[in-house]
Amino acid sequence: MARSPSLPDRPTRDIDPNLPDEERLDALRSHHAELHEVREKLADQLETAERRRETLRDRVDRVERENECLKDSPLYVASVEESFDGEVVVKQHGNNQEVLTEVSPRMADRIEPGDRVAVDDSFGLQTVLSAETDARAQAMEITEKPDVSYADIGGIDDQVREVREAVEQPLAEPELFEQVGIEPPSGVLLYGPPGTGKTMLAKAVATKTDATFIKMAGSELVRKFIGEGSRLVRDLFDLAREREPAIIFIDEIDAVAARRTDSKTSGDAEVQRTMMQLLNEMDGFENRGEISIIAATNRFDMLDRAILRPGRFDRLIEVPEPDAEGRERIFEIHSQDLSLADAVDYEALAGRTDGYSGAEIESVTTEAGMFAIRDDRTDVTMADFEAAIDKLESDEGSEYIPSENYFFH
Ligand SMILES: Nc1ncnc2c1ncn2[C@@H]1O[C@H](COP(=O)(O)OP(=O)(O)OP(=O)(O)O)[C@@H](O)[C@H]1O
Repeated sequence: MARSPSLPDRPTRDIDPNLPDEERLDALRSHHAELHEVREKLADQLETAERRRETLRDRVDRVERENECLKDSPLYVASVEESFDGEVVVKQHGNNQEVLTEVSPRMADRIEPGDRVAVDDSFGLQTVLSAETDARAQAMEITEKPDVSYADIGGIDDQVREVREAVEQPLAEPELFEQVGIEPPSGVLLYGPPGTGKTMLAKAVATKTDATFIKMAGSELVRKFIGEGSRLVRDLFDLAREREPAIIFIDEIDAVAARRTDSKTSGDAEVQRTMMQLLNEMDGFENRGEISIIAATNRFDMLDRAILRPGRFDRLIEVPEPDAEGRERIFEIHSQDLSLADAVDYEALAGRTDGYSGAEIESVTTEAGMFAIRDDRTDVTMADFEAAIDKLESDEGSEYIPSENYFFH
C-alpha cells in the first residue's frame, strides 16, 4: 500500500517557426533534453512499480498456498505409546483415545514410543512432529530481565500510568488490594495501531517488577494441528507459574480471539478451541499470585466480546499514535545515543511526521544515522533527519507504510 508516485509533468514547448534556424535548433535540443529526463524518470517509476508488482504477486501466491492448506482435512496431534512390527499404538491428545494403527515401513523406522505425531481422521500416521520443547521454544519468547524502562517510552504518559496502576501495583503491593478488598484487574488489553509501544509497555512493567517476560504471538497459537494451540496455551500458563513473578504478553490476540465468522471450517473450530483454553486458564486464575496477563491487538474491532467480560481482559487501554508533542519526545529518546553535530530541532521534525508511529520515528533516526555514515561523517545533522524523512516518504519499493494508512477502527 505504498503511496503512488506522482507522474512528472509532460514538457511542452511552443517554438516559433519564424526563428532563425540556429535558435530553433537550440530550442529543439533543449526540449529533447527535457523529454529525455522525463523519460528516465518514468522508466525508474516503471521499474519500481514492476518490482512492487512482483512482491505483491509473491504475497498473493503465498496466501493462496496457505488457503489451500487450510482447506485440507485437519490433522490431530497424538503420542506414540508403543510400536510393534509395522503397527503402533497412538493416543490422541485432547480426548485420549488410544488406537492401534498400521504404519508404513519407512515411517516405522523413524518413530519411537514417546514421539509426537500427526494423524488424520482415520488415525493414519501422516508425519512425525518436532519435540514438544521445540514447539514451546519456537512459540514463546522468554526474557528473564527485559531492559526497557518507562523512561524509554515517549508520548503515552497516560497509558504508562494506567498500566502501572493495573499491572505493576498489584504485583508490587498485593496487600494493598487485599486491605481495600478489591480484585486487581484480571487482564489488561492494549489496543491501537502497530508500533506505538504496546510491547514496550509490557516489557517495562516486567523490568520494574523484576518479573520474567513471556511473550507469545497469537498467530503462533493458531497451529496446523488440532489440539496444539490449546496445548501451547496450557504450557504458557504452566511456564508462567514456574517462573513467578511473570508477565504473560500475548501479542496479536485477535488471531485467536476474533469474532466468530459464518464459515465453519475446521481451522475456525481449532481457533475457537484455543480461545476457550485461554479463557479457561484466565477463569481458573482466582489465586493468580504473581502472574499478570497483558494482551495486545491492532484490530480491536475484530475481537470476540467474550474475552472482554469481567474477570478476563477487563481493563482496556488504548495506545494511540503519538501527537506532535509525543513525537518530539520519541525523537529525543531515540536520538539520545546519536552523536549529533548541531542542535536538532525536534519540534520541526515532529511537525513533519504527522501520523508516524513510534516505530516509524525510530526508523527515521536510524536512517538519519545511515545518511551520516554514507557521507563519511560520525556526527548526525538536522539535514540527515530531513533526508531520512524524505527517503522514507518516497521509498516506494519499501515495506514502509505510514500507520495512518492501516485499516484500523
Ligand atoms: N511510544 C514510544 N516511545 C519510544 N519508542 C517507541 C514508542 N513506540 C514504539 N517505539 C519504538 O518502536 C519499536 C516497536 O514498538 P513496540 O513493539 O512496542 O510496538 P507495538 O505497539 O507492540 O507494535 P505491534 O502492534 O506492531 O506489535 C520499539 O522497540 C521502539 O523502539
